[in-house]
Amino acid sequence: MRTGIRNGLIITMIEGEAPYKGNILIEDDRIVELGVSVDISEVDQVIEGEGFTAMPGFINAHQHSPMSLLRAFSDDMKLMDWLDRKMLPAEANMTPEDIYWGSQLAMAEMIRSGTTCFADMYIQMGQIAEAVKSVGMRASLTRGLVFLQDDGGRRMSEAIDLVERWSGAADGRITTMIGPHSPYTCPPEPLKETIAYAESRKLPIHIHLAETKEEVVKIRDKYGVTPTEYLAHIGMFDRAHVLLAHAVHLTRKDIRLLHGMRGGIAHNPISNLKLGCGIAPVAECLRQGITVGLGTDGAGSATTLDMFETVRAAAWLQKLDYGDPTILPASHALGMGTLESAKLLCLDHEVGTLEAGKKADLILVDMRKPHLQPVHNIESLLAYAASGSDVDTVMVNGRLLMQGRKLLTINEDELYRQVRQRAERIVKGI
Ligand SMILES: CSC[C@H]1O[C@@H](n2cnc3c(O)ncnc32)[C@H](O)[C@@H]1O
Ligand SMILES: [Zn+2]
Repeated sequence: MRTGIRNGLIITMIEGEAPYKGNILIEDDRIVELGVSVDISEVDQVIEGEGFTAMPGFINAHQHSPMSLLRAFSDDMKLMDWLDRKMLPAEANMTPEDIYWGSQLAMAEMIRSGTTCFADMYIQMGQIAEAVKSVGMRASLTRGLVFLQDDGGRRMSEAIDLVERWSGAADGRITTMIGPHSPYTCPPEPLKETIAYAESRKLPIHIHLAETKEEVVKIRDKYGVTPTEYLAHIGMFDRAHVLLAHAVHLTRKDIRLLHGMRGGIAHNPISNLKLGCGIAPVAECLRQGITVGLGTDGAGSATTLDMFETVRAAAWLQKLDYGDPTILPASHALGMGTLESAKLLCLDHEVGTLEAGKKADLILVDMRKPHLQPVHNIESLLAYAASGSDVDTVMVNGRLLMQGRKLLTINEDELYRQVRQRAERIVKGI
């Protein structure tokens, strides 16, 4: 199958490459060629790009997709309270089918707002994998591991089962990681076990880190170190590629410890803002050469999964925090939501930029809107003015998932019918 995108404004997100108007030639799942005079006269389908900007799809580097069922269920609470009193009891009521439909709800929202790939940490991951397979998105899936009570190894065997059954599945769109949930839910022994397994299988690790001040106090009281030192002393950063979600409360010494690590930080500015967690030291981490990508966290905390809003919040928070509007420019913030996130998921050789040879994971943004005209600087418009509802077309692995804002792989009427009744049952009595 050969697809041509004609005469769009192309923003490749390759460093140093300026936006230009041109064509994109896609064959099956990959971009073959893109440029001003690429011949698309002999393709099977032509997509008109005039009036649209073509860019790589966003990569949401930290998510709990079924939590979309818990959107706006319990807001304005402290994180630990919110987790213990609201989220965990609701999650205990979720059936495998709830997980399937909840993650499909998240995928509908992600596609509608221009996300093509996401990293997900949750429970019953086989259901999420089935939903990813059917919807057509790309995802890196992780079974979240909380080791506070002995479960006879059940959670770890579920994590291993996910890796064995689903790594490389769905035409290679699904990859997997190992997910010890956080320093405060993972004592040293089981944590070491997860690191050894990740190292033996060459798998990345996905873990929450230093999200709240309470976490820092808890870990200091228990182990006498910061959460980052706790992971470093156990050897995590020497032995695996690590995706650190949040990393809000880092000392200077912590940042030095992360320097040179494989992987980096998934910054979740909207979740951090809403839960009052603090402002992550993103600019300082970038200065130290640490990769920083972007995520939303689950809709249970972030409320929405729109990566345009996330890019904007990330840039504005750093400008405010440092009192310096130059600290995180629009182009870098956009890059954090695309290529930098791809690096965290170990997928930067395949996605994150528009390049010949890479997978055809891209979006078309409709520029024929008052807030997106005139086009003095496309990166500024995308970072500071665009929102998810401006996305017209979404393609993953060369397959259209949305065109003209119509979802092509999800039956939305059925989806909303399913989630309404399921959400009501899940939260009853909580
Ligand atoms: C065991 S699967 C993942 C687990 O994480 C919980 N969760 C959701 N948001 C957050 C957050 O911001 N910090 C820590 N943990 C979070 C989710 O409810 C699942 O239980
Ligand atoms: Zn999270």
